[in-house]
Amino acid sequence: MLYLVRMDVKIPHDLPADVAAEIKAREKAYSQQLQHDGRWPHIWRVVGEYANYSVFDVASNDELHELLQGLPLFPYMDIQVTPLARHPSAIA
Ligand SMILES: O=C(O)C[C@H]1C=CC(=O)O1
Repeated sequence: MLYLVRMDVKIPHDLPADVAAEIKAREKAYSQQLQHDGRWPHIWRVVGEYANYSVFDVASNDELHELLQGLPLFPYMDIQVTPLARHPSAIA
């Protein structure tokens, strides 16, 4: 199942820079692991915003929820999820 996910990152200004850097490093490793295993096939920066649009390819709502909850930046993000269905005009 495919899901379009928008993540808006809102790190509090009073979070110490070294703590924020450590969380971002863990986030990058977590994200790249999921990209390598195929469950996070797309991640795109939203131009001019600390936000991304991503596509996840997972088996269920529950699996997606687990993955999103595991994001090190999860406490500092607003997340919107849009489930995707095949378009009848799609050729691929
Ligand atoms: O920078 C972001 O958009 C937030 C987050 C999502 C993956 C990642 O490495 O960072």
